[in-house]
Amino acid sequence: MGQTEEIKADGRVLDISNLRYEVADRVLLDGLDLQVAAGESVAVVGPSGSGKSTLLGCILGLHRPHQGRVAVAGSDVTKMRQRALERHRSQYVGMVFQFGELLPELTPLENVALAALLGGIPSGEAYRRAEKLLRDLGVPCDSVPTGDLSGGERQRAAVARALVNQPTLLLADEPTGALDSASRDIVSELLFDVPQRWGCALVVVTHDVAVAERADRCLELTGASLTQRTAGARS
Ligand SMILES: Nc1ncnc2c1ncn2[C@@H]1O[C@H](COP(=O)(O)OP(=O)(O)OP(=O)(O)O)[C@@H](O)[C@H]1O
Repeated sequence: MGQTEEIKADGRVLDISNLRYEVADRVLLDGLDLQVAAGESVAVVGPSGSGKSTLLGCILGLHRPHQGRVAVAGSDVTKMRQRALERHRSQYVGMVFQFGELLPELTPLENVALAALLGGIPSGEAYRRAEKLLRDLGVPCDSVPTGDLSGGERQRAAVARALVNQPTLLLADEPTGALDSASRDIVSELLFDVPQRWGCALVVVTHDVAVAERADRCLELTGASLTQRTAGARS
């Protein structure tokens, strides 16, 4: 069975089981399980230093866990060699960071198209996709360098960049952390629209209660494992 068929068979885009990760003498993740289906959104909250970004790093294959399985789109990324991992990541995963991580001197169109080109999309198609996404998300395409955009526009451009390779799984680490409240609302609205509009799964790490409350499920990372948050609970 191919990867796409495996996703269709059980609906799971992300399937983490029994994950253990240690740093220095501390166990950050201990027997952690997490399943996320296509079209579903999950927020991960928890105290600073509890290991939320480390968890995203394990999903991206940047951190090698000491134990457990991290299946993304049906393949265990903990077992992959570097080249295969990079290919798999660019094919299936999009990532939005707190500070956008865009090149300020390039236009938004160039930033988004570049991600598509690096993902192996031919130039014409890369620019077409980039332009469509930016227009859909209400970001100027090429009238200004990315560095001159507002914080909210920059973050929407970062979402466009994360979506340009049509990922199966979208990850976001504190995507609204650097924004004012108006831009925060626009960006979180957009992020949580993604699973419905593009059908991918979304995992957001956040300290922002308003963002966490929009997710289908909110999980708290404490004591090195994930527990379901009750509605209305504050981080
Ligand atoms: N290579 C490393 N060596 C030692 N400690 C590390 C290493 N990498 C991460 N840590 C520690 O692991 C802990 C978890 O870090 P992580 O960034 O995952 O937390 P977080 O929950 O995302 O925090 P925040 O909410 O503040 O962003 C922190 O205490 C960090 O200092």
